Amino acid sequence: MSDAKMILPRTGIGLDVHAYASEDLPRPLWLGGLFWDGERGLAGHSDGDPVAHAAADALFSAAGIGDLGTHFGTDRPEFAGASGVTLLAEAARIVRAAGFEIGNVAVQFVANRPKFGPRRQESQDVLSAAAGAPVSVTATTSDGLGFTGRGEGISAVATALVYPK
Ligand SMILES: Nc1ccn([C@@H]2O[C@H](COP(=O)(O)O)[C@@H](O)[C@H]2O)c(=O)n1
Ligand SMILES: C[C@@]1(CO)OP(=O)(O)OP(=O)(O)OC[C@H]1O
Repeated sequence: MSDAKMILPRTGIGLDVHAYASEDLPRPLWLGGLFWDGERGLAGHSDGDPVAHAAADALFSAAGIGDLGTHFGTDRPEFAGASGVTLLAEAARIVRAAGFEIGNVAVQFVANRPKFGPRRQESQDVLSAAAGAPVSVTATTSDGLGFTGRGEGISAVATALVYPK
């Protein structure tokens, strides 16, 4: 290695889980930055979008500046009902203000439904615009196993790559 300072990229990880809202207090489903008409919604202080939240958490993790709760705590009334897309855009702004540029974010969620494939591009376009960097989204079931298999909630995991500006 030369004397030149090596600028290393940094990876981050984010995991988010939201339970389905109770039948008594139905909510719309927001997932991957999209509204899913006719699907049962998820509980949460915000819109409960685990894909957008995992992506935001991975960005904070990569930058080493805390997590979702650090920046958007549930004690903050201004984030009640907040859109996951807005939170992701704000997370990207904070990460850039901390001195990083964003390489990419990859998210995978686990759910029996909705069937994601037909709307993947739409979701990726919305989330990439929010992050100002490529966001890819994949989906899987858990083959009927666990809380996602029983249809109790949706989980999402994300990785992010950032590099110093
Ligand atoms: N909510 C989902 C879940 C899965 N997919 C697509 O189906 C493929 C097969 O999923 P398995 O869990 O059965 O392996 C998966 O790779 C996705 O392409 C989906 O679109 N929406
Ligand atoms: C997004 C926030 C804030 O509105 O609330 P929730 O919608 O409950 O989501 P969660 O992923 O549990 O995490 C953290 C909070 O910061």
